[in-house]
Amino acid sequence: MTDLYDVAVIGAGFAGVTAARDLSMTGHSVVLLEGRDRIGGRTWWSKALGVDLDLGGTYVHWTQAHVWRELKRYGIGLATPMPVSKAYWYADGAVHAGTWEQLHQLATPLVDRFFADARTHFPQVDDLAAADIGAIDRQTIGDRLDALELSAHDRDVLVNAMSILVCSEREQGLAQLLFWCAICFGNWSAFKEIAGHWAIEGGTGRLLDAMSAESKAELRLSTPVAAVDDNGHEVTVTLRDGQRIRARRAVVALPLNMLSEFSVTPALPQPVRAMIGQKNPIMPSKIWVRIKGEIEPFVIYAPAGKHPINTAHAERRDHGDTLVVCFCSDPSALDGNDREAVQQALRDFIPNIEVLETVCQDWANDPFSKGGWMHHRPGNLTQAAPMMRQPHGRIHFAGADIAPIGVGGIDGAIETGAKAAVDVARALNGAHHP
Ligand SMILES: Cc1cc2nc3c(=O)[nH]c(=O)nc-3n(C[C@H](O)[C@H](O)[C@H](O)COP(=O)(O)OP(=O)(O)OC[C@H]3O[C@@H](n4cnc5c(N)ncnc54)[C@H](O)[C@@H]3O)c2cc1C
Repeated sequence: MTDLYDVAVIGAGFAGVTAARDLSMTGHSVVLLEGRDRIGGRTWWSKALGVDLDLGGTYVHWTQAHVWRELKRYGIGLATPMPVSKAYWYADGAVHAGTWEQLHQLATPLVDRFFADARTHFPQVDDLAAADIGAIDRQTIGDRLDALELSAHDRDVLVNAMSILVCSEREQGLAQLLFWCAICFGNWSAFKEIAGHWAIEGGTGRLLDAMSAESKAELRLSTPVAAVDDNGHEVTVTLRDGQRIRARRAVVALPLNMLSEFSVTPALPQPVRAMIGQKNPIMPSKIWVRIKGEIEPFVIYAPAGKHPINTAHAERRDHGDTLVVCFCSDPSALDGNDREAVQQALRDFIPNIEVLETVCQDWANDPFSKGGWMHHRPGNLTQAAPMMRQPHGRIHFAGADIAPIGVGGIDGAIETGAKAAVDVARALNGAHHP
């Protein structure tokens, strides 16, 4: 047993790094325990294909209050995206080609129908009590697609317009998609730009490094945690190697899909345990591809289950080549480290494309994430996730997976990390707040 820390923060993704920095900077003794040999979790700025790349979460936006505040705090800007002109999409058994504008025009009436009631259900997105979700909360994305009674072609076009965000339509809750759209004034195109367009200049690693440099927390890498126990007086954190750490409070900032192998005492409320047992159904891989030559910038869309690559786009140029990023909803359908296989898959859309090199991060099988960005199953966005945001005695939860407005993204991770830090600091300082 070690000395008593004020706070043990478990997991050093954006949520844990934020909580540890904020608490340590307000004079608390903080230990940050991370299972991997790096910080960043489901974001990973790494050298590959001869350049620095984001292998996980990437895109942020100036409308995302929490991440934007952090970027401005450290003087970091956004990378200018490469405009895309060409589009290839798979619909009704065939590959189609056109301009990006043509695809957009085809998809817009379908998107408008799918999201028509987004703001009706979530008139005030920061207040789920104001939400009228009775009619949609138990539905999946697949249920809504069925109800629209579209032709096979139109259904594929609509799913393509939601790109990789629809990975598993029979498991993903409809509410989260409508919620995301409602956040962006009911405008799905706006959501897509916010969620998938603007990368951090210098990568997510640059922001994380800046946050870590300011933090005074003690960081312990390669330190996986097995359990946290609140005995009514203090918290004991048990590492997988059996060591124990004592703290007055704990912040658990782990991915939902890691919590089924993580013990919490006293037991969590039943709806939260049920959500943990059900798991996040998003199981993606992300592949970066070096394409020979400066080819015309393009996007590719194919519905999950109909092609191994579900979304791809040209992201930037490098030394006369084009770097393309691909998202796959089922990593077992394509070995992203197999150059030939990736080239073959891309040639289904662009016949002469020449793949020089690839690198793949399989988040579904990553031992410290076991899944991708969060998409709640029916009911959990509005029931179990808000419940999990409440302190559980001396144990506080944080992370993008249970975030309110920023659910599923970097912004939400920072939002919940900052909130947990405020809650813990108030509790430790004995302040009473309503
Ligand atoms: C392929 C992909 C693309 C994405 N694209 C975007 C995007 O463009 N924009 C966006 O905003 N979001 C995106 N996301 C989502 C975003 O990356 C995540 O929501 C966010 O980074 C999660 O942060 P977090 O701190 O909540 O969790 P994590 O980043 O998962 O951090 C949790 C930490 O806990 C550690 N850990 C796990 N188990 C243990 C244990 N037992 N003991 C100790 N430590 C442990 C992990 O190693 C990890 O460091 C994407 C995600 C993926 C996978």
